[in-house]
Amino acid sequence: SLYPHSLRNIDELCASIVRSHRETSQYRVEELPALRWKVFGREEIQAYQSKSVDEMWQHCAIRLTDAVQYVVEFAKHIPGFRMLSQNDQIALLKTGSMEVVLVRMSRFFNTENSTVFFDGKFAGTEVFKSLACSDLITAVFDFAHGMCALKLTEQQIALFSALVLINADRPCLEDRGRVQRVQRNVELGLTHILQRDNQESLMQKLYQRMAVLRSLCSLHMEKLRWFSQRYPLTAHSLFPPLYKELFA
Ligand SMILES: CNC(=O)[C@@H]1CCCN1C(=O)c1ccc(Cl)c(COc2cccc3c(C(F)(F)F)cc(C)nc23)c1Cl
Repeated sequence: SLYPHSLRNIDELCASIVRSHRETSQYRVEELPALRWKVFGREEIQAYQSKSVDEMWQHCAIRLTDAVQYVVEFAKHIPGFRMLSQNDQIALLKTGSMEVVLVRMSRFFNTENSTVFFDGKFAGTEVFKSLACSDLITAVFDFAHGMCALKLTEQQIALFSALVLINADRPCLEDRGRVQRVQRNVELGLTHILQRDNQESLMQKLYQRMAVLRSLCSLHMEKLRWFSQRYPLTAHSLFPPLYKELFA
């Protein structure tokens, strides 16, 4: 009958998304326990805090662009993503890639001392002072805390990341119907994984996290606009091209 057929598909769908998540994770979560307590010393923090605003923004933009490129690779292996039109693929990545970067970032967050993996060590919010956007950084840290509280497995994070990306409600999609079909399959995959883990109650919490992500990323875009108006040279010449393509 239909069911075993779709189940086999759902299992394959989950397996390919989990594999792609693992293969496109910049850092391996297994390496983290060893790194957890490598925090920046006072002099190193001073060095970050004495950077100029545009220097620190450029420093972060390079890392964020790097992270976004891994998310682009992840997206390409989500079953059905490559069947979408080029424009729809870009539209989904334009709005969703930073959200997936945030979801992935929360895996490298130490809730015990509120530090995040940055430049090879764990950094507290004070390291990002010279960005002159403490509200953004506070929001990024708060989001990471919220994600850690859910104690998601890597498989759940993989399916959740795919669902964050494949969102048929995104603006300016050419073929919303096709994106909806891909999204529904990913939703089935996430539900399947949560049922298997006996954690269906997480679904509601994950949808709430997605709403927080959307508001957080509109704050990002606002900050990005503020920064590129205030430092047009850096934003337009130094930011890596992909960054401009996706966020300009
Ligand atoms: C484990 N580390 C990581 O996951 C991140 C991504 C990969 C590398 N990386 C970091 O080094 C990192 C870790 C934590 C923080 Cl807080 C930052 C700095 O974050 C930002 C500084 C400026 C702008 C940021 C913007 C804005 F506004 F551009 F959209 C948006 C996001 C989300 N983060 C910004 C960075 Cl760049």
